[in-house]
Order: sequence, then structure tokens, then C-alpha cells
Amino acid sequence: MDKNKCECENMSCEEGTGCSGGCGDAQIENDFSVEAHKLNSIKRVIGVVSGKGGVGKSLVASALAVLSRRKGYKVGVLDADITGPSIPKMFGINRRAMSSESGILPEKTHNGIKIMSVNLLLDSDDSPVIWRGPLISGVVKQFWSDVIWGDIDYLFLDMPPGTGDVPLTVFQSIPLDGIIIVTSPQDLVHMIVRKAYNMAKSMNIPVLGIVENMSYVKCPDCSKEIKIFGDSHIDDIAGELGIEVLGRMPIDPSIAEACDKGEIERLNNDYLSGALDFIEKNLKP
Ligand SMILES: Nc1ncnc2c1ncn2[C@@H]1O[C@H](COP(=O)(O)OP(=O)(O)OP(=O)(O)O)[C@@H](O)[C@H]1O
Repeated sequence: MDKNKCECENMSCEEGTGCSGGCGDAQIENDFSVEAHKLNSIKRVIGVVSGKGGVGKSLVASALAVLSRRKGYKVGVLDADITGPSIPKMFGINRRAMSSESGILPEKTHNGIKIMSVNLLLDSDDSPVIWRGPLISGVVKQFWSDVIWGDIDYLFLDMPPGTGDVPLTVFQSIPLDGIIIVTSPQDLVHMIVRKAYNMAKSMNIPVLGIVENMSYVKCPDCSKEIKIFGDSHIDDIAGELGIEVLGRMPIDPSIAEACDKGEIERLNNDYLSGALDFIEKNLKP
């Protein structure tokens, strides 16, 4: 078989890039893993992914970190969304990260969540990151190998959006214990979720489940739930793929306000508490 032309039907397999999904001759080497920093003891690594941008992936990663910290776990958030880093802003962090002879030190939030993001290394928050894929992947690897996370029970990875080259390299570089797919209710959702699911499966990474964001908005006067994007298909998709629906979040102005003010740690809702219960049960630190 022509090595540049894979005839399998694996969704992450593109002509010229080879196949990562187990189709014989055209299989590419899929282990680009890097060693974690020697001072790190990270028990569980959970990737939060989305098939496309803007669906609330960073919000879900941050909210899960906040909930698990409240339960007393040692928690970190690795912002692997290098071209659209939003984690520091959600936590109200605008300091620059420090380094020591041994490595880079993550910043700590008010409640003690450790954060690393490219925004903590740039001169200013609004400097654009106009780098190509390999450079971006290199930075994510450094966040794993050069950052002194120390002892962490749960490290949440805010993955780069989509199912292209960069998220693929992150999948291959960092030993993920599982991923959570974030989506919004819309017609394309079947295809988008399946793509993210197939990508994780082709890397042998367990898919923990799906979180649906922006499921509805509650009328402030009559509390009626209005489905702005139409009916949800998330149960059908989850059933088809044999995975769990871990939570549904409405469009909630208090969430948007907390994110904008950098006060996500003050949010008090239980939209994702079921998701954390599931994680605790299935991925004990
Ligand atoms: N359920 C919600 N209710 C209110 N606001 C929301 C909700 N979900 C997301 N938002 C708002 O949308 C913004 C963008 O969300 P977020 O950064 O999590 O998306 P993303 O999927 O990570 O985007 P990207 O893929 O571009 O990085 C948040 O900062 C927040 O203000």
C-alpha cells in the first residue's frame, strides 16, 4: 500500500499524514510522549475537548477544577489551548509565571488551583499567538515536561479546539486517563461528537462522557426552560457511542459574568457535580 494513501476509514487519517488508527502499513508512529518533570506526581490527567471552538470547553475544564478543589483535591489546569488561552482570565490571574533553576512554576488561584497557560508567559494578555502547529505542540509538551506541578490529584487539560493536528499531537504527547467531550445542542452535533470520539478511540484514550453546554436558558420571570438551539440530541449520541451524558449546563448570565470578572471560583451551581462524581468513581486519584 502507498504509505501516503491510507485506505482505511479512520477519521483521523488524512492523505500524506499517515494513519494513527491501526490500519497496518500506513500507521504512523503515535508515541510522541515526553517525560513529566521529575518533581511531578500527577495522578490523573483529564482532557476536556470539543469538536469545534466556542462551545464552553475552557469553562467546563475550569468549573471541574473548581469543584474538585472544593472537595479537597490537589488540582491543576493546563491550558493547552495555545492560540485561544482563556484559563488565566477566568481565574482572574494576570501575573507572569516565575521560573527557577529546576523549571517553570505554575501560578496559583485564590483557592490553590495551579494554572499554566501561554498567557502567563507572554508580555501582555492581548499579544496574539501566531505560531504554527509544531511550535504550539512543543509548548504544550513543555507544560508537561518543564512545569513543576508537584503533587496533583487531578490535572485538567483545556485541549486545543477541533480534531486537527494540534489536538492530535497533544493526545500523543501527554498520558491522558480520559477525555470529556463538550458540545452544544445543534444539528452538526452528531458529526462533531463522533469525530472527537473517534480521535480519542484511535489513540486508545477512554472517553468518559459528554457535557452539553448552552442546553437551554431559564426565563427569569416564569423559570420556563427555553431551548434556543432546539431540542437536544445528546442522549441519542451518547447511547449510540455507549458513553455517559455527564451534565447539561444552561446559558446562565451568572456564568458569563463570573468568567468575565475572573471570578469563576465564586460560582455556586451544581451543573457539573454529576460529572465530578463520575470522575471520582471511575478515575480515583
Ligand atoms: N453556559 C454558559 N452560560 C453563560 N456563558 C457561557 C456559557 N458557556 C460559555 N459561556 C461564555 O462563553 C465564553 C467562552 O467559553 P469558553 O472559553 O469556555 O469556550 P471554548 O469552547 O473554550 O472556546 P475556544 O474553543 O474558542 O477556546 C466564556 O468565557 C463565557 O463567558
